[in-house]
Amino acid sequence: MSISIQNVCWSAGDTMIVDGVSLNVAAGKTLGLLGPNGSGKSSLLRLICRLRQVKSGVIKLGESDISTMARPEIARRLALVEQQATTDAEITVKDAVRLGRTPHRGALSPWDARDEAAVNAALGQVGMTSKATQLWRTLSGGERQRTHIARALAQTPTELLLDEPTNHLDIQHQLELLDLVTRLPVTSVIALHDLNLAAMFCDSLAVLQGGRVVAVGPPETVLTETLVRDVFGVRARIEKSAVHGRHHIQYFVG
Ligand SMILES: Nc1ncnc2c1ncn2[C@@H]1O[C@H](COP(=O)(O)OP(=O)(O)OP(=O)(O)O)[C@@H](O)[C@H]1O
Repeated sequence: MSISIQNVCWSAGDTMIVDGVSLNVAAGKTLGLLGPNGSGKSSLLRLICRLRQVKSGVIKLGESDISTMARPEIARRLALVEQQATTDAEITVKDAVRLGRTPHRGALSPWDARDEAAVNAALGQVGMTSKATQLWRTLSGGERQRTHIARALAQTPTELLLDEPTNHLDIQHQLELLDLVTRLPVTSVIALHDLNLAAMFCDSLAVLQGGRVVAVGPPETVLTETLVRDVFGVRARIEKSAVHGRHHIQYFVG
């Protein structure tokens, strides 16, 4: 289903954090959300899944306004992986991934073959099958990240929101994860800091600055040397990569 964000505002006290944002993500496509620290990316992701309430504006999943949707319905279809998700519970990797099935199960319904298949598939998709019985608290940072993503995939969402999903991952797992997510038949919004990964994998990009969208469109039109200088304060040279054909950004220091 598509995600439509129409003139959305959210403030904390008197401070406007998300300021009149309008964005559309077509069904099955991946939008990369870029912007400096504090530009409002995480806040916007939390608004999309109604962990926060918009002050004004409308967010729709397909034709449904999320402010009118029942929470269980949102939980069944939309998965969010936040930046610093953590737990102190003594649970195994597989138990953590099983939590992704919670929205699909009634209080008394037994664990069934569909639940088991979704959990096993998700563990396989992030390369965590061999760690399924390991305690979550003993995992490395990257393994924890992949487990959280597996939990979201086990939820079999139609919309997937990922906040900096690659920040603990080695380069192989960064590439595998983004390749996986962008091939899934889901509509995704991914907050990313790595402009090269955003250019390589996203169908479109939106750049936030001070809570406002300052650029939106295909990566090759959004990522310009002027934008990188004006928004991120860094001089860059941007060329079409001879390797993958997407934009490649190289940075100047000083
Ligand atoms: N509940 C809150 N109360 C006050 N300020 C808040 C609140 N939530 C977010 N902010 C502020 O809003 C701004 C945007 O935060 P947000 O986490 O959305 O940014 P971000 O773009 O995801 O940043 P980063 O790249 O560092 O993760 C920040 O300046 C943050 O301090």
